[in-house]
Amino acid sequence: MNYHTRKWVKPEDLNPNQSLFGGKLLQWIDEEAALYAVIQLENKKVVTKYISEINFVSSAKQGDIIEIGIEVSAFGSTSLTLKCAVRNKMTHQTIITVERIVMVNLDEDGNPSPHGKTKVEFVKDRLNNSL
Ligand SMILES: CCCCCCCCCCCCCCCC(=O)SCCNC(=O)CCNC(=O)[C@H](O)C(C)(C)COP(=O)(O)OP(=O)(O)OC[C@H]1O[C@@H](n2cnc3c(N)ncnc32)[C@H](O)[C@@H]1OP(=O)(O)O
Repeated sequence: MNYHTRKWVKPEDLNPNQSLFGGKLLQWIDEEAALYAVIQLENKKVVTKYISEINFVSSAKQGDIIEIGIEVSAFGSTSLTLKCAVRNKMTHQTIITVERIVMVNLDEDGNPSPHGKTKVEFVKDRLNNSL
């Protein structure tokens, strides 16, 4: 699992229990998964198709730094299946896990389109290969 993104839990991110609002966390996860898929599939037209069971393991509070991890579970024909975990940056305590997030690659008309990818690629390698 690679943890790419850090977030700082601010007052506006809290629920009435003064812990991190679950909906805010899911928004951050969806955005992270979409960005990851856009970069991997090299296509800006990617949508979230399916999010599996979500396990809120522990909570975060104001001032906590959290980090969002994503890894690829599977490359499909038009889809990319991701796994996600969010943890406290300082303690590494798990906050949430999402087993499966299915992102679908779309064509210009918004229909599923084969992405042709089979393995994780790194931008630095793409740049080196294009030299
Ligand atoms: C200039 C601008 C710069 C911007 C540059 C930066 C961008 C930075 C992004 C920021 C953030 C963006 C935000 C995006 C993230 C949202 O929020 S997207 C919004 C929410 N999602 C939607 O609106 C999607 C609505 N659903 C749909 O439109 C249609 O269901 C879809 C996605 C087109 C798929 O249609 P479908 O008929 O189900 O298609 P189908 O061919 O049957 O299946 C397609 C694939 O999905 C899989 N699948 C279908 N159903 C399921 C299921 N229930 N479970 C698992 N897999 C399934 C299939 O197995 C298939 O995969 P492959 O076998 O081909 O690999």
